[in-house]
Amino acid sequence: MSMQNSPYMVLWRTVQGQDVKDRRINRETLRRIVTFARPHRSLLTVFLVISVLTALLGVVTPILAGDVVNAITGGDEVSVVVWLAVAIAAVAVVDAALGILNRWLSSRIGEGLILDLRTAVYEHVQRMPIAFFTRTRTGALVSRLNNDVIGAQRAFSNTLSGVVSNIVSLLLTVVVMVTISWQVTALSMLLLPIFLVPARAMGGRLARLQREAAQHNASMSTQMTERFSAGGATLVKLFGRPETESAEFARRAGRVRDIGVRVAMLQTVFVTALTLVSALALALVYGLGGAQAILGNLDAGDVVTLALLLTRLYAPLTMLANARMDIMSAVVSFERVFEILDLVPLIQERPGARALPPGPASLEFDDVRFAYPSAEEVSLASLEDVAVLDSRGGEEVLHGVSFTVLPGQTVALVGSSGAGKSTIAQLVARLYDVTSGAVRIGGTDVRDATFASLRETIGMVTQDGHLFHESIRENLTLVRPEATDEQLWDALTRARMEHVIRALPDGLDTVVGERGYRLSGGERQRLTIARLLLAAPRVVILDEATSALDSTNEAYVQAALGEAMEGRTALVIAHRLSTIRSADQILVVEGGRIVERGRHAELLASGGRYAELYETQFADQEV
Ligand SMILES: Nc1ncnc2c1ncn2[C@@H]1O[C@H](COP(=O)(O)OP(=O)(O)OP(=O)(O)O)[C@@H](O)[C@H]1O
Repeated sequence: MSMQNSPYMVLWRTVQGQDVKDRRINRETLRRIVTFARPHRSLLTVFLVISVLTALLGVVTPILAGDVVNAITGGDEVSVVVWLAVAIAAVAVVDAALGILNRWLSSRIGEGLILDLRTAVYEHVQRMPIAFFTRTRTGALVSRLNNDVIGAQRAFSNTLSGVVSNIVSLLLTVVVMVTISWQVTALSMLLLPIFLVPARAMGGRLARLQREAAQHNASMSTQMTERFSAGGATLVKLFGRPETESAEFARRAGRVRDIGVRVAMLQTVFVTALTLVSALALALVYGLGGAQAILGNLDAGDVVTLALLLTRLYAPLTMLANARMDIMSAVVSFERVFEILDLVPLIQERPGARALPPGPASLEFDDVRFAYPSAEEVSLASLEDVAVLDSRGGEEVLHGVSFTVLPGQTVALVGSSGAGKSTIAQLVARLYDVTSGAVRIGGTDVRDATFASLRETIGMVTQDGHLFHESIRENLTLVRPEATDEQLWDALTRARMEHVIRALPDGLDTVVGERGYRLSGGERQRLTIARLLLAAPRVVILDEATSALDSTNEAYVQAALGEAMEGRTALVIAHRLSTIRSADQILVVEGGRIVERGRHAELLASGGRYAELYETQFADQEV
């Protein structure tokens, strides 16, 4: 019995198929699956031909074995038996060779398909706008890349060859059996429904149990990742109820244990039943066929052939009975992958986009109105873990914002929380597109510029500057892969970080980020400033940290920011009086509008909104 048709494989398929019983196959999806399979078509053809050959060989051995028995009972010459034995051996050798070849082919095709799908999805996801990532659950996305891609691959390496070779094998087996004795064949097949009906019902139960176990496992790992992170553990220690949490965890783990036992038992029952039914059918063949042979209606060899063929009948029949569901579950995996590939990135490079003009760059907002895109425009319900996506478009958060930052000037944005300052900053780097109006750099609308030139021209430092869990060197060279150590140290010196990095045991090779070496808030921001200095963009957007830093750190950050703004066109979301004072222009943003603009002294003197803000936010920084 081949691997494909071992009782466990048959069981696995029965269970896999149950989830998708009621789905229908969509023609368009099939067409696209074929498109993905096309590059592998020559390998696929060889693979299918070999699958058919293997099925053919499977019928030959029982026939030869029958001939051996007939030669013995018929009193043939010894040489006949010897040649038959040689033929049986030859079939076995060829079968083994084909088996290995087929495994190689199926893994080449399967793994090739995984590669194609994975790279396609990865590349596509990278092109998605920020709005997509702010909504999507990362776990759901990663699982799409891992599990569904593998599910889709299974369609080719298992299901396709399984269906083809099982149909051929079944047809041949039945034809040969019927030719020998249709009565025995019919009777032995009568037992099949007795097995198939409960087997399908059991498949459903197994699928339900396994789904429940998967849910418990998922919630246990969510609980663990949330509670066992530094932040989560602190919260539990301070305010949590550790006993209740342990009890809940134990309840879930206990249910997983119970399901584990049930599943093991159900599986055993299934496999035993399959083995038992074919053993019973075998007894029937021996009894009925043997009686016929004694009565002279059959040869002894025919009985042997029938018995051997019978063992090849049940597994393919069970597999084919579940084939529709089998194919469906593969198609569903494909659909889930296609669902991601079909998301059109909201922000794309225009055909014919050009590089921003060289030289000093001005930044201009021209009557910009903006509303955040709705969930429906940017994401998928299945990736947000919600049933239906929010179709409401966001409310307009910028209502006609206009200003200009001349080349080399610094403009400070101030305003209360939620006024729209970060939104303005994000529009410059085209993390979002304006709803109406335009954002221009050096006179070119950012929507007409190439992504590469936007990346090159604009540098942004956010409050919580993200660092990858990699070495300091890798985090820095992200923006300039060819940078020399000398250039790295120069950037670090200007960002007032040199002495910090020099003091680290591994220097530039110290791993920082998520779980690496802990940098303080101020150090972190200076490191992201060093990254910006290395990139040397012409336009910088800075979001000053609101968090209070001690005076030394504060002075360092201030100096680093000064370096970052020096000689560049700068837009700063300012929280520090010193930045605001030295700005060429201050824009006071409230409720998505610029309500006042001017320099510090004149705005203060006019006694408007800026004067209020100064009193509440900045006056205490006055030394
Ligand atoms: N991703 C988003 N999707 C929908 N609405 C958003 C999103 N981000 C911000 N908003 C909304 O846009 C408005 C402006 O927010 P923004 O973050 O630009 O304010 P801000 O002035 O930078 O505030 P803060 O100083 O607190 O950072 C707020 O009403 C906010 O709720």
